[in-house]
Amino acid sequence: MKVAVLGAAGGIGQALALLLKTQLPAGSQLSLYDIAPVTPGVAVDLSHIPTAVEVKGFAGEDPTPALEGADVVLISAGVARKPGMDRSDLFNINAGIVRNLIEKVAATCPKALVGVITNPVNTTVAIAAEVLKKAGVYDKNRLFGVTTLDVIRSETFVAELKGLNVADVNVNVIGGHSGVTILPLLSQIEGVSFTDEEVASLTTRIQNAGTEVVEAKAGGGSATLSMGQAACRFGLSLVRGLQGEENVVECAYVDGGSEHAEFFAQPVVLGKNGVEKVLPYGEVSAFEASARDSMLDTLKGDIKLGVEFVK
Ligand SMILES: NC(=O)c1ccc[n+]([C@@H]2O[C@H](COP(=O)([O-])OP(=O)(O)OC[C@H]3O[C@@H](n4cnc5c(N)ncnc54)[C@H](O)[C@@H]3O)[C@@H](O)[C@H]2O)c1
Ligand SMILES: O=C(O)C[C@H](O)C(=O)O
Repeated sequence: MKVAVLGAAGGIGQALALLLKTQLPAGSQLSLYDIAPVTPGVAVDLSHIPTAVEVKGFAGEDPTPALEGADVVLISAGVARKPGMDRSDLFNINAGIVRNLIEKVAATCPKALVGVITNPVNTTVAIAAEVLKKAGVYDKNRLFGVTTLDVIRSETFVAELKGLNVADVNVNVIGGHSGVTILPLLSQIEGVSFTDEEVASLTTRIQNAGTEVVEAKAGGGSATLSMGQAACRFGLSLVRGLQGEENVVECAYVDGGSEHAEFFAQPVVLGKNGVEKVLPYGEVSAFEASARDSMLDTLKGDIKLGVEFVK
């Protein structure tokens, strides 16, 4: 199994690479790429950790050598937010970065499962899809916007609020990955009840959790360590699905035939070809139904921006 990380010298990339080096199945290859010249050094550094995962690092303008034979590609290349910025403010720089990297994916490893972390995810995934379509290699089951950070945040915050063991808390988060498009389905959590005030404040906290980190880092970037963990969880789930494990379920932002939007985050079963099945997200409360319906204009606008960028 070969996993490539693009943006591997960055805050997320290095945390993710460390976790993958220690958690990928024995015999895997980890391929690290970034424009930063330090990247081969990051790989040498990681290669001294005694696990049966081979690490190689590549720097420079062309990611092709890092992508050859990749089964999974995780993309965190791009710029991160500073206080006062919205994720959509990253579009001008990150749209072109994602487009260029996906062109190389299309040419080099078109069958790879691709997880896009780079913001604004609602838009960069649409860009990736259009580039893959243009290249004639689009398979909607192989492209994912990584929204796992919203899931692990929801699980953490719910466990803290209710005094639960976080390992027992599972939360589906649907929609997209920014502001009001992030919708945790708190009403579905088994054995937990919330007051209306708790639902409103917890939902807002989960939607603004990225900003919470951006402000706390005071100009030093956005979430990197929690995102490294989230991306590792998602990447390992892709690998487990590819290896034929059954019932691997994650929420992800996919082109899954949603009635709501062309791309929509919801639970999916992962398998040997990526998305094996898109699962219904189940019953929602009146609060959640209203939040879902009122996010759709924003989400569809974000998607349209990505489609138009490539066309
Ligand atoms: N999906 C999510 O939940 C989520 C969570 C956190 C951050 N993010 C996003 O992830 C992205 C990366 O965040 P970070 O904190 O790691 O940023 P960072 O600045 O620490 O790292 C980004 C890396 O990308 C590299 N890079 C830039 N252009 C490149 C290119 N063309 N090819 C290869 N590498 C390139 C840079 O050299 C740098 O090492 C940001 O867009 C951020 O908003 C997404
Ligand atoms: O908030 C950001 O800009 C980064 C990321 O999307 C997050 O949710 O932490």
